[in-house]
Amino acid sequence: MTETILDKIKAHKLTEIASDKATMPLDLIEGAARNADPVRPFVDSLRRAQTNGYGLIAEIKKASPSKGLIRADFDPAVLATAYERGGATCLSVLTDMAFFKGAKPYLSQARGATMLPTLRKDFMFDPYQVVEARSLHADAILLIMAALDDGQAAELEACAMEWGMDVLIEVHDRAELDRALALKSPLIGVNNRDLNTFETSLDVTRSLAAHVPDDRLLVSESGLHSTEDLKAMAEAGARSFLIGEALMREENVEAATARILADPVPA
Ligand SMILES: O=P(O)(O)OC[C@@H](O)[C@@H](O)c1c[nH]c2ccccc12
Repeated sequence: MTETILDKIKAHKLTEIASDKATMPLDLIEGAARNADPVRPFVDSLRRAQTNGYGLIAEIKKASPSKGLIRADFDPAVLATAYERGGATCLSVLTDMAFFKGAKPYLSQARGATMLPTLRKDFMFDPYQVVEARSLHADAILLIMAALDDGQAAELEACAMEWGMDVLIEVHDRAELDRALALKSPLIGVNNRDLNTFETSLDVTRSLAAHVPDDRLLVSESGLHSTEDLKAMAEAGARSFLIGEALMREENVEAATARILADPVPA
């Protein structure tokens, strides 16, 4: 089988984790995590936002493997403040350097400039990265079912929960959704983008939303560009959204954020 981008990212991540562990041992990371800012409520904030509008996880993303450079003028603290003023509920910050031109310090910079609960957006394979997320003051982590087996996902989730963080479980098809529903986290992200082919279609949310039980919180992720897109996804059953590119390409991020959130479909 040919190597997909997800295979490439995973191979690179594993070498990165090994070298991080060698330079910064786990006990040091744990010490920093114990001294981190108290956790902010990620899932509860989305739930509250959804009761009279949309929940928005606004993403700080400089580049991606499919789009290349998305935003040149890039200051995580400035962008985070614009998102907060525009009405975002939570932040997502890419910390992966090799494929997304992110960086670990971007997370604490963005979160520190706002009051918003913040997700570490990265490819998580090792509990070390989960503790590291908390040491950077993350309030939530992402787990990508396409990249993990059930045992790994459960272990990483347990570690996040032990540190008080919420977990966004990302799925792209029915089989991944069923595996995600066997985990504990109530937060399910349906990625409209296939991480292997980069093909993006809002039909992914349309077809999976009905299979997400009412006691879970559904987030539609990727490829959302307008308030009409959010409306269409709300009609399919998603009231929370993860948006990066469409907002990152705007000169006035605050105004664009407010605009996309205007006119929510009543819950
Ligand atoms: O920029 P977009 O199309 O609005 O997508 C945001 C977010 O959903 C996307 O960045 C993403 C979703 N899952 C991921 C996993 C890894 C890296 C990135 C992602």
